[in-house]
Amino acid sequence: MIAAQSRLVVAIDGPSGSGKSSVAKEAARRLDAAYLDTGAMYRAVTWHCLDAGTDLSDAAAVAQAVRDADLDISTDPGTERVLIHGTDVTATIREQFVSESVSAVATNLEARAELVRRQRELIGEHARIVAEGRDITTVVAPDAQTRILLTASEEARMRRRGLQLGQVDGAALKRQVVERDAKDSTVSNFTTATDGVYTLDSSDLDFEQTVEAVISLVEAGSSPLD
Ligand SMILES: Nc1ncnc2c1ncn2[C@@H]1O[C@H](COP(=O)(O)OP(=O)(O)O)[C@@H](O)[C@H]1O
Ligand SMILES: Nc1ccn([C@H]2C[C@H](O)[C@@H](COP(=O)(O)OP(=O)(O)O)O2)c(=O)n1
Repeated sequence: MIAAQSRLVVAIDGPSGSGKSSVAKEAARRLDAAYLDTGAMYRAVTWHCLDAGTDLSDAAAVAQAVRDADLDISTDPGTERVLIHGTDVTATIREQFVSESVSAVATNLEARAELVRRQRELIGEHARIVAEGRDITTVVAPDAQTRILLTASEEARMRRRGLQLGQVDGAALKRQVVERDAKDSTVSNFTTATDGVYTLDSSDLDFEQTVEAVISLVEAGSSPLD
């Protein structure tokens, strides 16, 4: 068992639909830890740019809008809440218009630098935290005790996302999963595990088995090199 008081940072990366958010959130609950959804931060600042009428092809304007964004995200795994300048955007940032624009912001290197800085700050505020995204194991928290690359086959990821979203046509689903990953891959490596990162393939695991596998990795120790 893990002592409830010890310092713990768990970093989880992976492609769209691999199960990062749902699995990391449940693992955080069971580990009595905070939870940071960094994808929600990228989504929130994207909403902010769209709301402010920022031209997403203007890299300098996007970077400035991100630096100016007053972003407040809950790190309680039991409370999903994201505020931008006091506006609750928790549900809106999951909508298709945000999903289809988010890579334009996530591939902006200055915007990334700003969000990485804020993510490190949030992680530092908690004694125990599970953080998930695309660059947590490599850039945001490479010193985390447990680093996991959560993968699943493209087929499994498309199926899961389709079930989650309900009525979405095949082309839109492909844009949201495969094409978005291709764009996001240009700035982060979330397809191959770097040294010290466990690869957990969830293609043939159900949700509960995947959560249990994450908890086992955390309990087993710090890195596959130990
Ligand atoms: N191992 C799994 N087996 C089956 N479904 C899963 C599994 N892991 C997650 N899911 C489901 O797949 C969907 C996508 O998961 P999500 O956590 O949103 O992925 P990501 O954050 O990587 O995009 C959710 O509905 C989730 O409940
Ligand atoms: N650490 C992160 C987290 C997310 N992103 C990008 C990649 C995605 O296109 C968006 C949204 O991430 P999110 O995890 O919500 O994506 P999913 O829809 O769950 O696949 O942000 C990133 O570049 N770096």
